[in-house]
Amino acid sequence: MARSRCIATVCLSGDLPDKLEAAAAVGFDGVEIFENDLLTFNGSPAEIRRLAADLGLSIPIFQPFRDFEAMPEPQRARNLDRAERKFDVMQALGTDLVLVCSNVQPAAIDDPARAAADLHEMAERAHRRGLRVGFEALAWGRHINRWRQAWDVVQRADHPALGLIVDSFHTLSINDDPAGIADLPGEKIFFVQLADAPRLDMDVLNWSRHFRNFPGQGQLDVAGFTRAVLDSGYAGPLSLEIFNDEFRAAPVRQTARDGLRSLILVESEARPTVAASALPPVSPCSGVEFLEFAVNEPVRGELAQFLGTLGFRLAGKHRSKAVELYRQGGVSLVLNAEPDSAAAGHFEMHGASVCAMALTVADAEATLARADALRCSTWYEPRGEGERPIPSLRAPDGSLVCLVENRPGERSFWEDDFFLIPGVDAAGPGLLSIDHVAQALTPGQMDGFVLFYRALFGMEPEGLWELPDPRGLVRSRAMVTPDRALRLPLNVSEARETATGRFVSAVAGAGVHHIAFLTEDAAATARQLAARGAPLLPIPENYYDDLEARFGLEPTRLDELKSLNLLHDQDAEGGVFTHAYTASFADRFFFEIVERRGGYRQFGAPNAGVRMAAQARYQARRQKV
Ligand SMILES: O=C(O)c1ccc(O)c(O)c1
Ligand SMILES: [Mg+2]
Repeated sequence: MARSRCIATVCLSGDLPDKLEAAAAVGFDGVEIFENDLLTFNGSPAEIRRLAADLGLSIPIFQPFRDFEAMPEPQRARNLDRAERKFDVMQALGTDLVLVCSNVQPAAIDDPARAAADLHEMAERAHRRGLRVGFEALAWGRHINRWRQAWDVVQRADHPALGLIVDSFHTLSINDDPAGIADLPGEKIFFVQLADAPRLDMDVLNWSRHFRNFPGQGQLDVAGFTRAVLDSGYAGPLSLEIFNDEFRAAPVRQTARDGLRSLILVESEARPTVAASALPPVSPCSGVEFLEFAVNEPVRGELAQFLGTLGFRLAGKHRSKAVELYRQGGVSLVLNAEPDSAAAGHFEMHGASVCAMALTVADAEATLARADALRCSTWYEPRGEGERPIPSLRAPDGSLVCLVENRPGERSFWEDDFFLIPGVDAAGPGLLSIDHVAQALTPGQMDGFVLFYRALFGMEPEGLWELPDPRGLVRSRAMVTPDRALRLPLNVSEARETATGRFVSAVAGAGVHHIAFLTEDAAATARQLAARGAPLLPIPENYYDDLEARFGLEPTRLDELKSLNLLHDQDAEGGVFTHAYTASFADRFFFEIVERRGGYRQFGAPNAGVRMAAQARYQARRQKV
């Protein structure tokens, strides 16, 4: 039988019934009942037991029971009475296991023998009622804060109804080594909790209470931890236990679905060769095949005109739909005005915006199988006679990620689906390919997107940038494939008036915020775009004074950058980045041209503040006229 997958109610927003319904709806097997969720629920534990049973959910554990072991009298006796009361609750809930987390009280006695004696007594009382006790070391426990110390106490207590509980966060957050867990007798591990987190330089309690996230969303080696646990022979559930301020505010089903996806992913990373946990492999992705814009007829004309100033030309018309292809170099942009299509639905909801991103993958079927295993929903657009099916996945915001296989030498899907206009690729201002596609997300969506791109396409998150917009902070994290063929910066802002905040309110949700095109020579390209009337974003003088001060650029080069509104960045290894931005289309998305020299890998984050200030000015001026 497959291993049971569980989630602690503390991970999810809403009241206790909301949490149980969401956990069941997305496919969890069981829920850890977090005591606070029960205390605030206006109904009996027996009702929760019934609700869970009706939903097909088990309740493997009730938690936490705090500050128990090694207390002086009279607290010791009082704690044992308190335990009996909680055993009553557990029996009403129909669960047989309670989590005792290590004592944080200053009054706790630093004596493992006393801790063992107390836990023995509690386990004996539990045992008489057919219940069990699991002991977990909190990373900030007063005297017991490592799994090995908790294990030492469990061994000393030596009671069949007492076992160890391990939690990846408590071990990995303090850089403790989980490897030894593999050598424990698996049946003495009573429960396993998994959580990831971004690496943050702060006290571990606040880090744990506010910033945990699902495995694969942070920077801890949760897969390595899980491997050690499974190597012990542990056969119980794997359960998510996340304390996260954003999760507490997020739509509950979305969080639950991300949680299940993370658990499936981490199991497969821990045990890639075990059939029960293996996933179809990631199919390599070699880049963006095309981007599709949802438009209506008037917007199509305006956007086509805008793209024309960037040197894009009409390169094809769809055989059966109101869909046009615009091309330059290796860049394909599709404008979809077909009524009764996914694009039309997207346009109704979001207005002019990117409704689909098509990725070139080696094996679309394998990607679909992986998506299915990771509980991603899929979509096939209705198609005409002889047209090729393009399978698609739904990203966490509901937009489509289409999967295209392009095998050299074989007929491309463009030829199948479009009347192509020959000779368009030849001339132009030099845009070669899509360098990156940046998305603006609503607050709380970052972790879900990171997990989606990691799980489906094997992309890894890069470092977090905090970018200063004149109206607030924008946080940015790029997802990249290992070979960097696909780069997707993700931006999020709590502030409504930042470039990111304005985007998500204008478009009513997440979406593609800008598209960067690669050129061999940004100056030559910018010159041609200016000549075509492309609305390049003006950059202030002060920026160039500072560039000169920082990098000591040649005066002729500096003048060239200044005259073309080009931005400059360089890295410590001598890589150079030259880029420019357009104003946005209808206050929505915008374009960037980029030139990378000498292995420059980043996205010019030091210039983002200048860009966002220029956009804010540009927008303010438009509002005045
Ligand atoms: O933050 C806490 O107090 C807490 C409680 C119970 C747990 O299992 C845990 O990992 C942390
Ligand atoms: Mg825990």
